[in-house]
Parts: sequence; C-alpha cells; structure tokens
Amino acid sequence: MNKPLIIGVAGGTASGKTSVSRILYDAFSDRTITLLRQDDYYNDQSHMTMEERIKTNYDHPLSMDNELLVTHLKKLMLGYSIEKPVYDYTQHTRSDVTEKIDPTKIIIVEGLFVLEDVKIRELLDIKIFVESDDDIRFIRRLLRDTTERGRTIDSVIAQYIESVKPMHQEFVEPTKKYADIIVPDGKTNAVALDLLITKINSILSA
Ligand SMILES: Nc1ncnc2c1ncn2[C@@H]1O[C@H](COP(=O)(O)OP(=O)(O)O)[C@@H](O)[C@H]1O
Ligand SMILES: Nc1ccn([C@@H]2O[C@H](COP(=O)(O)O)[C@@H](O)[C@H]2O)c(=O)n1
Repeated sequence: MNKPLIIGVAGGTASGKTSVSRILYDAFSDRTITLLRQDDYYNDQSHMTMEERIKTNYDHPLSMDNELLVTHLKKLMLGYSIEKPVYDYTQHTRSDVTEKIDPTKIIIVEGLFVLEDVKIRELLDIKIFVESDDDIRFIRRLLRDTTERGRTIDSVIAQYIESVKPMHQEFVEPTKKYADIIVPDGKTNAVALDLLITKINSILSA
C-alpha cells in the first residue's frame, strides 16, 4: 500500500474542526478514509480520582498522549491496524473500550494541538487551521458542553476563563503560522472546502 495522505485539522475549541473534518471525510467516502480525533488521545487518567481529574488543564499540550497518537499514525502509515482509545468527556478519561482502525488511503487527524506538536506536524501532508471568532467559539462551546459533555453553565464559564482562553492564546493560536490554509468560518466556508477537496483529489490522482 502507498503511503496514506495525512491531513491535519487544527484550531481552537469549537472553531469547527470536527465539522470541517466530517465534510472532508464525507467528500471522500468512496475511498478508504479514517478520521482520528486528538481528543481520543488525552492522557489516560483512570488511576486518578474524579476530584483530581477535574483539576487537569485539558488545554495544555501536556494533557495529551501525543506519543501514542504518533505511534498510531506511523503504524497506519506502515499498513498496520491500531486499537484507538475512545475518550469519555463525562469521566475525564479513556473509556474501557477501544476501536479497531484499519489502514486507509486517507487519514484526517483533527485536534487542538495537531500543528503544535512537531512530531505530528511533520507527518502531515496538508495542514489546515480552522478559525472562528472567540466569542462565537465560546457560545458554541457553552451550548455543546452543557448538552453533550455533561457540564454545567458555571463550570464551562470558569474553565473557559481559567484555562481554555489563556491556553488557546499560548498554544493554539500561534500554530496558525504552520498551516497551509486557514479556513475562516469552518464548515460554512464553501469556497475553502471546495479548494481543499480539489487539491486532495489532485494529490490522490497524481
Ligand atoms: N460554521 C458554523 N456555524 C454554526 N455552528 C457551527 C459551525 N461550525 C461548528 N458549529 C457548531 O459548533 C459546535 C462545535 O463545532 P465542532 O465542529 O465540533 O468544533 P471543534 O471540533 O473545533 O470543537 C458544534 O455544535 C457544531 O455543530
Ligand atoms: N476531560 C476533558 C477533556 C477535554 N476538554 C475540553 O475539550 C476541548 C477540546 O475539544 P474540542 O472538540 O472543543 O476541540 C478542550 O478545549 C478541553 O478544554 C474538557 O473540557 N474535558
């Protein structure tokens, strides 16, 4: 099998990374394609109490097991299957199950820090940064985390002020400089998405 095409999608929380990745995934669903979410590679915290887990700074790169993500990407590149962790946001740790992922022609890897970590970055053939205004991202996150991630309004606000916002400015926003393409407004940016799909098609048919 030829080396897979690896596409990295970075951006702040609720910027639209998953939405953009899903559109690219759907556009190439006639080929073999995998979508890996860096969130599944948060450190395993099953040995910690819930009180300790709540205190973790999930917006610092050290909260991620990037070593495992890189190992998994390299295995997929060599044609081996992996057992991907599955993250549980309500428990702040990996769930008991893993998901078997087989090697595919295209791999999309999306997450806050996929452009921040040099070892991940150098595996990427196309580097995308999804950008949305901070206030819009905060509103989206508030809605999402209270409906889908089992959080209270107060906890989302406190976490945003204490860690999400400052860590975004320190570790996520600066990685925009590594992007091949910055996509403002994420999934609604039809022109940028069309350009990306055209470019991916041209690489695949080369
Ligand atoms: N362009 C957009 N317009 C409106 N809502 C959006 C847009 N992009 C994302 N959303 C919504 O915002 C939330 C976060 O989007 P998501 O793609 O999961 O972001 P991320 O993966 O960067 O955290 C989701 O509920 C999603 O439906
Ligand atoms: N236990 C956790 C783990 C992560 N988070 C937050 O998730 C955000 C990253 O996911 P996106 O889909 O928004 O990119 C990140 O900002 C962490 O704060 C969490 O709250 N709890």
